[in-house]
Amino acid sequence: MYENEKKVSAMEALKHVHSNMKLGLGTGSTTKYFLDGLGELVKSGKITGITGVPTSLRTADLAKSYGIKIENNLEGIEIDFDGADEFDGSGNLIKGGGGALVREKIVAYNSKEVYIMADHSKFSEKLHSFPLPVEVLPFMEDVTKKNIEKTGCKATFRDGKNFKSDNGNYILDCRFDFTDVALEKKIKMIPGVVEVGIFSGITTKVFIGENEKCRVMDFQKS
Ligand SMILES: O=C(CO)[C@H](O)[C@H](O)COP(=O)(O)O
Repeated sequence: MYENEKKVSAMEALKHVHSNMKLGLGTGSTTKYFLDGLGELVKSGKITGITGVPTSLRTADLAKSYGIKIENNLEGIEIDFDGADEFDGSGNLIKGGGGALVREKIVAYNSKEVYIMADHSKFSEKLHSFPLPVEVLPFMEDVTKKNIEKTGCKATFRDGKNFKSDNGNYILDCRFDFTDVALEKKIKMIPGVVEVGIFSGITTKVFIGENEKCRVMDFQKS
């Protein structure tokens, strides 16, 4: 859905990449348009010397297929390019729809700038529509689920525990009436929780595909 808008947003974001940059490489279908575009520029030699930190095994494979140098342990990431499942007017994000939230948050948190690419349907005045992904250890997971539900949600193991993240953990999709960003810390404190798919105070820009145009929202990284 909205594939052209995803591509429009990715191509606009791609304009910020030049040779010899250290990049965060996100996960998902929108970021794939970005990686496909970057890959063509690398293959043609128009851009050289890129090093990327992939936020998932599938992103690593895609980057490698284009000859983009990847590192799993890199400092000084200049820009992180990623998607989102939902974003609001303050640049708060819900991420993890593709199960990559742990590595995505580590990369985003350690990047000088975070550029998010999304189609217009991902915008909400208040975060509420996308179930909040929470990554939990495969140990005492049922009681961890109950502890998370005490924060006011209905939690469901993704694909009935058949889905495992690249880190070998389960993902719980948590339905709240309203996803208050304060839930990030509250849920993260629960033993067994590895990461929470709320990204708050981390976004620098959002590139929003709207039909054939791209609108850019700017946020100061706190
Ligand atoms: O957070 C993510 C993966 O964990 C993705 O960035 C998010 O799910 C958006 O994906 P898409 O661009 O396919 O809608």
